[in-house]
Amino acid sequence: MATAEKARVGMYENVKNQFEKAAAVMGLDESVKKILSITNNEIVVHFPVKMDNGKVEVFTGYRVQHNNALGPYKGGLRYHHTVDIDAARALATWMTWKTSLAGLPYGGGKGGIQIDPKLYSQGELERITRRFTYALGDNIGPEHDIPAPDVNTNAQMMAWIADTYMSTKSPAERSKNQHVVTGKPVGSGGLEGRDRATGFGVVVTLESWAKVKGTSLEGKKYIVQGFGNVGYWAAHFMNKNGAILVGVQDATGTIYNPEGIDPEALLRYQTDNATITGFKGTQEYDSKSFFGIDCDIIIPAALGNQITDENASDIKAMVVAEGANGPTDTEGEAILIANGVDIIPDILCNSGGVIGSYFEWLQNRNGEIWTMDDVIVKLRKKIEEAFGKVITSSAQFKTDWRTAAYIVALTRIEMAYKQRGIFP
Ligand SMILES: NC(=O)C1=CN([C@@H]2O[C@H](COP(=O)(O)OP(=O)(O)OC[C@H]3O[C@@H](n4cnc5c(N)ncnc54)[C@H](O)[C@@H]3O)[C@@H](O)[C@H]2O)C=CC1
Ligand SMILES: O=C(O)CCC(=O)C(=O)O
Repeated sequence: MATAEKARVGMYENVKNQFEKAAAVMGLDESVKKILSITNNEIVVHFPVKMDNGKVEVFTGYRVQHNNALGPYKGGLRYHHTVDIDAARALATWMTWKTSLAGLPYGGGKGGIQIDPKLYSQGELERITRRFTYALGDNIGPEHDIPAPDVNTNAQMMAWIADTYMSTKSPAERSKNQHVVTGKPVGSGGLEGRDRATGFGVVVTLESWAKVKGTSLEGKKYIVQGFGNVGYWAAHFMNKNGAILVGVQDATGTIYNPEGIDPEALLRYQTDNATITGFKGTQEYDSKSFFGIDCDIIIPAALGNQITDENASDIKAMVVAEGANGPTDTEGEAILIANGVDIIPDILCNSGGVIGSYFEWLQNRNGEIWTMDDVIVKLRKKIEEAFGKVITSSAQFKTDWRTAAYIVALTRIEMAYKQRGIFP
């Protein structure tokens, strides 16, 4: 498992490298390039919270708003000790490209708190989340900047955010603000299927990849890094396609079974034991050699900067499907491309989450209740459309899929700036 330090260092550098490359290949307008090279707003808040022992701790929270040319800022909140301004900038910028590529009326934002949530009780996490929301104030808002879940945040926390934000509004305005956050529990404005949207989307992109390659996912061996929201649901849908999970790595360890690991049984084991290690039928595996496991497909679904020049050349898989944001750094990517390994880039591969969030936002805004079937059908359609655009762009510009995806995203933003006049 890559170190937490590796997971953070240079994430923003990677985004800039990717952006520069795409801007050069497509010939992005220089003024638009200047605008997109910086973040619009960077909000850093320090806020006190009373702990269970009666003492006060002060926390640091971030919300970076990269760009809103296409609509309100949109993106998750991460609770992790690697959260800092560099990580928030990188993740916010990726959101701008992701929402544009998916054809959504959103820009990009991201944030979180520099914290290890395992060290806090549920009551403390609730107070931390509520105080963070209060500290952000109207820097977030249903038509301005809409957070969602990310690493170590979940539907419960989104409900606390909605409740806290709505409570700051007048009684008549409260219910108009439910879509200040997405990824809420079903029953509190949440969308059926938002829980699985990202993992499902990862697998839809892999199905599309398989079609392009004239193959199928049936019988393909795969490994997953991260067995949280994205990793588990991706494994769930991979197995429905007849693929075989042979390795899993998370923050607690690395397990391997060449005969196959049942994701449903592993989830139950993890829920009961708070670890994946020791799961029946599996052996512990050297964490540093994880990506070198003999398999066809790798799904990184944890942190950034996991596939680097230290391990990329060990990879035997045909394709890396980036469930995580920024799992492959610039050097790692160059090695994969040289070795003929396909990469389904994060801004396409994991876009099912924000597309699901968009559906939830529409549901709240329009006072509708969508069904699971509505969600799954519409999600698949949007992801397949985006995948098709990336393939077309890759052929047109004779470039790799990540650069091609950036070109689709940047073209849409460039057009919006040109239509409205770059400098009004
Ligand atoms: N939740 C969502 O809807 C979306 C999430 N993503 C991205 O997917 C990735 C995973 O997010 P979630 O599943 O939501 O988070 P999560 O908190 O549910 O799961 C994170 C997983 O990563 C593992 N992990 C943490 N540190 C690790 C390390 N050093 N080595 C190996 N594994 C480690 C954890 O043990 C856990 O299994 C992140 O990069 C996130 O930004 C992207 C799009 C949407
Ligand atoms: O659902 C959302 O709004 C954003 C999810 C997210 O943080 C991401 O796509 O990286």
